[in-house]
Amino acid sequence: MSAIPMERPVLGDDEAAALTGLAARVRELAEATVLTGAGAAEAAAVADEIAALTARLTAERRGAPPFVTPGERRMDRQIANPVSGPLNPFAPPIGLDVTSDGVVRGEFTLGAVYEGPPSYVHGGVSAMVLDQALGMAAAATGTPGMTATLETRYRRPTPLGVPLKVEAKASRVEGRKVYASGTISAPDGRVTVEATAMFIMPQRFVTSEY
Ligand SMILES: CCCCCCCCCCCC(=O)SCCNC(=O)CCNC(=O)[C@H](O)C(C)(C)COP(=O)(O)OP(=O)(O)OC[C@H]1O[C@@H](n2cnc3c(N)ncnc32)[C@H](O)[C@@H]1OP(=O)(O)O
Repeated sequence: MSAIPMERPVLGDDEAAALTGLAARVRELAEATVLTGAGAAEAAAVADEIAALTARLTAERRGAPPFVTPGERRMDRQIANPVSGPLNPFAPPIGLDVTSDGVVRGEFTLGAVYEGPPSYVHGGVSAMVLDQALGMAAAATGTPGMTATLETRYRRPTPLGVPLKVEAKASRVEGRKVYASGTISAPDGRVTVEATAMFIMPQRFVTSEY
C-alpha cells in the first residue's frame, strides 16, 4: 500500500487557478533552466533565490497533491497528474478529450525539458503520454484500471518543438481487463510511436468506489 494518503483536500476555483498559475511559472522556469546561458555566478545567485521561494511554499506543505471537483470524469479531479495536470510543473500539460464513442485525442508540443536524443522526444516521455491516453480510453469503457502491460513501438523519432497528436481507443473488455491501442503522430501525419496496453481494474476496486 502507498504511504501517500488517498483522502485529499478539494481546491476551490480561486486556489486552483492560483496554483495552476504558479505551476505554469515553474514550468517556464524549468525550460529556462535547461536553456539558460547564464554564467556560473548568475546561476548560483538564481539558485539561492529559488531555494528561498521553495522554502516559502514548503512552509505550508500538504501530504499529497490536492484534488479539484471533477466534471464528467472522476479522474479529472487529479490536477497534479504528470501528463495532463495543470497543477504539475512536470506535466506539459496535455489536454485530452474523450469523444462520445470513446476515442481519446490530444494535441501538444514538447519542449527542451523532454529531450531524449538531441532534438527528439525522450522515449519514456512518449510512453508516459501513451499510458495516460490509453488509460483514459480504457476508463471510457466504464472499466477503469491500472496499467498491467504497455508495449511501445518507436517507428521514427518524435520531434521536439512542433505540434504532435496523440490518439487512443479501447478495443475490447474482458471482465476486469481492458485492451487499448494508440499512436503519437508528427505534424506531417506520420505515426512516430504506436502502443498497445492492457489495463486491469484491481480486484480491491471492484467492491469499493475508485
Ligand atoms: C484504477 C483507476 C485508474 C483510472 C485512471 C486512468 C488514467 C491513468 C492512466 C495511467 C495508469 C497507470 O499508470 S497505472 C500505474 C502503473 N501500473 C501499476 O502500478 C500496476 C501494478 N500492478 C497491480 O497493481 C496489479 O498487479 C494489477 C492491478 C495490474 C492486477 O492485480 P489484481 O487485480 O490483483 O489481479 P489478479 O487478480 O492477480 O489477476 C487478474 C488477471 O490479470 C492477470 N494479470 C495480472 N497482472 C498482470 C500483468 N501485469 N500482466 C498481464 N496479466 C496480468 C492475471 O494473470 C489474471 O489473469 P486471469 O487468471 O484472469 O487470466
